[in-house]
Order: sequence, then C-alpha cells, then structure tokens
Amino acid sequence: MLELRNLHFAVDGDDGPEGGEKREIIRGINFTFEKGKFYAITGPNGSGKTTLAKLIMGINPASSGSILFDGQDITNLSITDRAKAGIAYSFQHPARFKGITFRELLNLATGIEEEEQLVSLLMRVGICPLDFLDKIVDAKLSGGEIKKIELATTIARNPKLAIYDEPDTGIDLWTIGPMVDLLKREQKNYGTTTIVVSHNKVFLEAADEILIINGGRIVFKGVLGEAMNLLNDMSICNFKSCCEGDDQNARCFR
Ligand SMILES: Nc1ncnc2c1ncn2[C@@H]1O[C@H](COP(=O)(O)OP(=O)(O)OP(=O)(O)O)[C@@H](O)[C@H]1O
Repeated sequence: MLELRNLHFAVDGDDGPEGGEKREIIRGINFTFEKGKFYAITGPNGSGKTTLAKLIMGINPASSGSILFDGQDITNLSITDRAKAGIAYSFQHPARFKGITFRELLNLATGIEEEEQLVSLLMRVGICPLDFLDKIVDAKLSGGEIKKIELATTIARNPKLAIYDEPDTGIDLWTIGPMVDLLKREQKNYGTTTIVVSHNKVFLEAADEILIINGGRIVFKGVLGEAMNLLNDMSICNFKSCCEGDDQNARCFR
C-alpha cells in the first residue's frame, strides 16, 4: 500500500566557505508497507526516523527517489493532497492554536458537528468528552493532554495510513497501555495501516514488523525477537566514537 523506492533526503550542510556540502539524512530507503499491518520504526536519536515519517506525509520533500501510495506516485503531492488520499500524521510536538477548541479542531478534521457523533467519536478514542470537548487547544494544555488530542484528531479522520511520531511523549504510565490497545483496535476494526515512530518497547511489542533506522538507512526489518540483538548492541549508538571505547565505562545513560 505504501512503497518507498530509493528515497533520499538531503539538507544544506552548515560548514565550508559556501555553506558546505549537502548532508544526507535519509540515504536510499527501499521498503514496502503492507495494507493493514502495524509497523514500529525505532533507532537511535538523530538517526532519521522523524525525517522519514515526514517524507511520507510530504512535510519534507524527497531529494530523490519516489513514494507510491495505493499504486499512485505521490512523491510530488502536497501534504493536503496526501491527506485527501488517506494519510494522516500525528506530530511528536503538536501545534497549539490560540482560541480554538478541541470541538472546532475535530470539526475541521472530520466535518462532524453533531454532539452525539462527537461524543461517540471521543468514546471510540478513549477520551472523556465532558472533560475534553470544549478545552482550548492552546499553550495551557499539558503535554499529555495535547498528545491525546492530536492522537484523537488523527484517528477521527479514519485514515488508510496513520503515522504517529512518538505518541507516548508526555503520556502518563496509566495511559500508554490503553493507547497501544486503541491503535491495535483501530488497526483491527478499520484495517488502518499504522506506523509508529517510538523508542518505547510496548509499541515494538505491538508491531507486526519493526524497522530499525540508523544513519538514515534501514539496518533491520523483521519481528521483535530477531531485533533484540541489534537493539541491545552498543555499536548502533551514534555517539560511540565520542566515548571512551568498548572496554571503558562509556558514562552514558544506556
Ligand atoms: N530540515 C532539516 N534541516 C537540517 N537538519 C535536519 C532537518 N531535518 C532533520 N535534520 C537532522 O537530521 C537528523 C535526524 O533527525 P530526525 O528528527 O529524523 O531524528 P530522529 O531519528 O527522529 O531522532 P529522535 O529519536 O531524537 O527523535 C538530526 O540530526 C536532525 O537535526
């Protein structure tokens, strides 16, 4: 349903007399996501996961390569046209809007105005309608509240492909389990192809397939059991060359 063909993304470097050479962040990714499956993308900080997710949504323009969605080449389509085609994206750091309520946001995303439908939508995504519907989606919301609203708004669009960038950022311990259950339920009930960018093992456990990205390349694709060796391997750490070496205490948090 989603095919990435030799996908590259490069940005201008910031060193050198004329702005430096291009820096390649995504380096030739080839992968086909199958309809209705749940994928987790993980990898070290700065390895290119969010960049890849944004390439799929069209937030980043591909430098070269192509993206096919349901057989259609969407490489040059705008974000809006990709959204119309059925792709939804949930940001790691969602935008906040002064003066706009969650009700209005849902209305913009889905066209639904009727109270009963809005309430049943929120029940479906496990959010208390009484508490949330008239909240203003501004800077006063807590980190967890805005993430719940972002997730609900993504699901409410009934996308064919839902991309969640670190959905558990700021989410309390009691909500992460139900959040995983919710995304699995959406996958099962609506056939939503789901891509979650995450460092959290609960999402890796929930996934049908895991991709590990490092240095802008896919270094592993497969099931969690087979990924464990690589996930436990310090050599995948991007900062290994800065530390004191394998036999010393690297003094990092891992
Ligand atoms: N538009 C851009 N211009 C310059 N550098 C960029 C741009 N987009 C991403 N980068 C850089 O590319 C690298 C990968 O970023 P990305 O956000 O994809 O990492 P990530 O794997 O999602 O990391 P994390 O786990 O920390 O969220 C980072 O070094 C980032 O600074």
